[in-house]
Amino acid sequence: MPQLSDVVAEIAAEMAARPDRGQVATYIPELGRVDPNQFAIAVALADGSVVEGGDCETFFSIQSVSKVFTLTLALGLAGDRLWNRVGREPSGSRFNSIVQLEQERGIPRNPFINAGAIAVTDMILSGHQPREALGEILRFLQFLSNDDSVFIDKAVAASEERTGYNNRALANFMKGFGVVDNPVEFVLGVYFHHCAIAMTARQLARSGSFLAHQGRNPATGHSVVTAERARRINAVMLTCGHYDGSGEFAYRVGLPGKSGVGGAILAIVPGKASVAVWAPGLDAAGNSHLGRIALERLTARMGWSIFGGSAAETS
Ligand SMILES: NC(=O)CC[C@H](N)C(=O)O
Repeated sequence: MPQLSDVVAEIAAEMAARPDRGQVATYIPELGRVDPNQFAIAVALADGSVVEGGDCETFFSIQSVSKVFTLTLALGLAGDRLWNRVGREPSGSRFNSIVQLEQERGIPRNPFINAGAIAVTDMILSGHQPREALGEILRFLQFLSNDDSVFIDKAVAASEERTGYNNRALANFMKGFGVVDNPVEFVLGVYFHHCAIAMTARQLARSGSFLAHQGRNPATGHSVVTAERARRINAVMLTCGHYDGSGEFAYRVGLPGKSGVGGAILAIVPGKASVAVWAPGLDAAGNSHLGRIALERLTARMGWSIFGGSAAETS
């Protein structure tokens, strides 16, 4: 078995040098200004240590990776009733698609496409002021990462607030079907801001650790969710975490994972590790181009695919 620290160093060196870097998202203008030549990888292990490579001190916009954590919070509030409002099947469509919503009477396919995540945010908001709901989401990430420097990048949130016509359409459409309870602008305000949470790769890897260890964060000893819930969140990440690129991600990487248009991916190696990668350039499905390749290298070298296979195979 190769040494993890060697593998991580090799991956960071390869990703820094590659010319194919994908395209940064420009539909949120503030994300369009991010330098695509950056790359970070952090692997949080069961003993609480983190193996790192690349730009691990740099804060990035976690965007849709935040949907893993809002789903976790909403399941804590609503339990399995959540699944009456949001499905758990892959959509086979782009992350911001509206096409299925009409046919399926406003019920989003899963909690990771934009429509589903907006419905989940609505559940967290119920009974609270937007500021309180947002504070709860931010504090949850500070608690999971065990680091109070996690923050909301107001410039990114404002940038999306100015240009988020598509998300407004999704939210209004669901409101028309009674799937969103709260005022649409309140729900979107919380949604845009939780997508604008900024973290480092180290913080993000630590935040996902509870999903790798049966609901318990091994670095802090905190129980976050039950083992059963962690398993189910991982299942939804595997099938839906990369939108219409989820099949390709499972095929190439073989881990539950969640991507965001800021270029981050959180991937879970059950029983072993929580991995955060960040490379701002995206592929055609809106997932990090080099982030996926880096994870593909990692699972092949370490034998970490959940589908089996030995270490150091070539892909
Ligand atoms: N895939 C993503 O990361 C999308 C999140 C982004 N905030 C949006 O709503 O469009």
